[in-house]
Amino acid sequence: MASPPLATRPLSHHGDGSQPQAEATVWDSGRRPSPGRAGLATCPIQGLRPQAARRPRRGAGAASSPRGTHPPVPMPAPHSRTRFIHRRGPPTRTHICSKRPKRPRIRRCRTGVQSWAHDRQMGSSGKEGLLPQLSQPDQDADLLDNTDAAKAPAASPEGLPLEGDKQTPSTGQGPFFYIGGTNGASIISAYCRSKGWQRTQDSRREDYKLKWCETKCRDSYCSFREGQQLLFQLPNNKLLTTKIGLLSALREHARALSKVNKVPPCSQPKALKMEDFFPETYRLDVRDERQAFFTLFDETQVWICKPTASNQGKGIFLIRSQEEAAALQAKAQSMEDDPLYRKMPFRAPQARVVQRYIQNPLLLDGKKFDVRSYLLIACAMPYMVFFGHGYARLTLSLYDPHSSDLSGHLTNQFMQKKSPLYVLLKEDTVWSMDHLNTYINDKFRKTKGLPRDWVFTTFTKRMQQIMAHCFLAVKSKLECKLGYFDLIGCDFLIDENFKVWLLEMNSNPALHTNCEVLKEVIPGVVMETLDLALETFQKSLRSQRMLPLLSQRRFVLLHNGEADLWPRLGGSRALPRRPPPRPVCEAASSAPPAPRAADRPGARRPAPPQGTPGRPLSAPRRPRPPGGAQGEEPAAPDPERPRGDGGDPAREACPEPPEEARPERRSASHRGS
Ligand SMILES: Nc1ncnc2c1ncn2[C@@H]1O[C@H](COP(=O)(O)OP(=O)(O)OP(=O)(O)O)[C@@H](O)[C@H]1O
Ligand SMILES: [Mg+2]
Ligand SMILES: [Mg+2]
Repeated sequence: MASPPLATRPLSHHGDGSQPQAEATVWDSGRRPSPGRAGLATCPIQGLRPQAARRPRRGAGAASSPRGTHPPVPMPAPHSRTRFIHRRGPPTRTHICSKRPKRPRIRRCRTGVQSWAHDRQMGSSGKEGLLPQLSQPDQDADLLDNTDAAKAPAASPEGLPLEGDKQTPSTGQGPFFYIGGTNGASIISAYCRSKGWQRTQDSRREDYKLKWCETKCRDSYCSFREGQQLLFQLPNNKLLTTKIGLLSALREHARALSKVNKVPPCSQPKALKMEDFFPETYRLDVRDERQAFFTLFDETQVWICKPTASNQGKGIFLIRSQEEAAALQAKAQSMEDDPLYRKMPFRAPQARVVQRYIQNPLLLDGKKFDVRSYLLIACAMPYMVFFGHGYARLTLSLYDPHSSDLSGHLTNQFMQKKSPLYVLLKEDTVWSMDHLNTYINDKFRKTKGLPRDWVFTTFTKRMQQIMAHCFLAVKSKLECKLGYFDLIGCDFLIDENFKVWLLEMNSNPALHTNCEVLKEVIPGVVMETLDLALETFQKSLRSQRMLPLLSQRRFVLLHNGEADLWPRLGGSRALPRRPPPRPVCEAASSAPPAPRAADRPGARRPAPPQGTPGRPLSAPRRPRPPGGAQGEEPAAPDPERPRGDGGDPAREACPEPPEEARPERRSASHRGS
């Protein structure tokens, strides 16, 4: 059994741009005298289904994949829906209007109101790297030995000049781009330079065209000029990218779907069930949930305890014995009882979850692995959301479910780098998706009766479904402005029954290229991200139809939100209008698509050049909903055009639940009225 960490590091900032450790308090599940088991008979959670608490115990190492019913724990009332306002005046800082009693926090930033969970510590210094962060970026590689960092002089973590940048003073004519941090900086910088833009090192500069920061800074969002600038990361992406955020969103979505699905539409694919793809999880910062967990825990199960907002495996430990569970319980209780802790204004980063540990992972040559894929929100107005393949991350050592060495349980690169063997064997720790596909074809296709190219068919489709489900769970709550875009790293585990589990989603995914496979994968991901962000931005500005997307190569469209924007068109709503083409598979059967060479991550489609070097990103035009100029009737999409507007239908995925299963879609229909 892994000895849980005796202590986690205090809140700190790393010059390398990696994460402040979330815990300011020591979390120690070390062995201590057990205070005794809590009773099993009743579940303390109001409304918790009895079977959740009386779930049959599974033996450690059991072959079947762990499943569980998620307790219907009390959930906050859903937020009122985000509403889009059709305006005729010049753009304000936001198009968002909310009926929430609390107005969107982003609006209050200039008043000094502390509202974001993490942002109290956020100063107004111009150096974002010196600021505490709104969220915990994912950094699973050591910045010091990655390509990006190797090129950068060791100075301020923000705005580090990269090779070639030194010659370019930021006092030129622009357009300017700003990069905060080193994660992927050389790729982003090269891309922007290819457009003729100039890098500025001044994070306070407000006339940038593109800003890509590892860490979110309140000031960036306050000064953001909607429709004129591109800004990486949605301000409240923590709804997806913290463990508690994702858990809460999925629960709430499940509840909403269960209401909507009472009248199931025939012949429509069913919406995903949370328990079918997300390991059973409990919050430790909520007393009832905590009690429910400690009530159901027994030593036949293994659980993994994670901080909500950390990455790199920091602060993670396994819980396998009563002593460890008891110690965790005592710690959680003592924290709650601690008056100092109670007074802490922002406790959220210290909160933890416990998640059922998938004890029977599929192994590659005896090693555990997980798969990093990407959820790209290329445009937030309208939403244009994509899936992108990433890579597989393997441990260095063979998997031993009983081992106390965490490096065999946690597949993060960061964990593997702690081993002295990493330098020698690092190439073995990252596999391309092609490699994974070939391996699974060779080793498991016959014995497990899998379809050929399971990785690029069934598995890919499943990841897409799960990602789209998660996106829909938060869609109505994300802060959307024209110019926001985001790339989110999604971690999936496959168990030995080939069941696919979503482990978590990460903001600011690691973009390091310290392995050969990463050198192949990451630049393409970053450049297509930027291409798609630019193309969708420009099309939205110009009220052009989104499809076909000329810069779409490897990413697959999951959600086209153009239809959501139609109702924004004020008085013209009464006019009949056909929706734009939807991703082809939205209403398709659940059968996996036939494997296509073009769907593989290595497959390329030519990307026509985007924009003209030296020209500004866009003319200073007001953002308007696609489909028509302000006050004009929007051009209805041509119903005769081929689906996807001539684009390759296979580039579009089919992950979305049926229309009826989408509460957000209903809400969208009220927007702008
Ligand atoms: N429920 C689980 N069952 C089995 N293994 C898990 C589970 N949750 C996490 N792991 C393993 O632990 C690793 C770290 O977990 P997770 O990704 O949730 O934490 P993290 O600190 O956010 O890591 P990172 O952001 O660097 O990927 C995973 O990559 C996976 O190998
Ligand atoms: Mg993470
Ligand atoms: Mg992870």
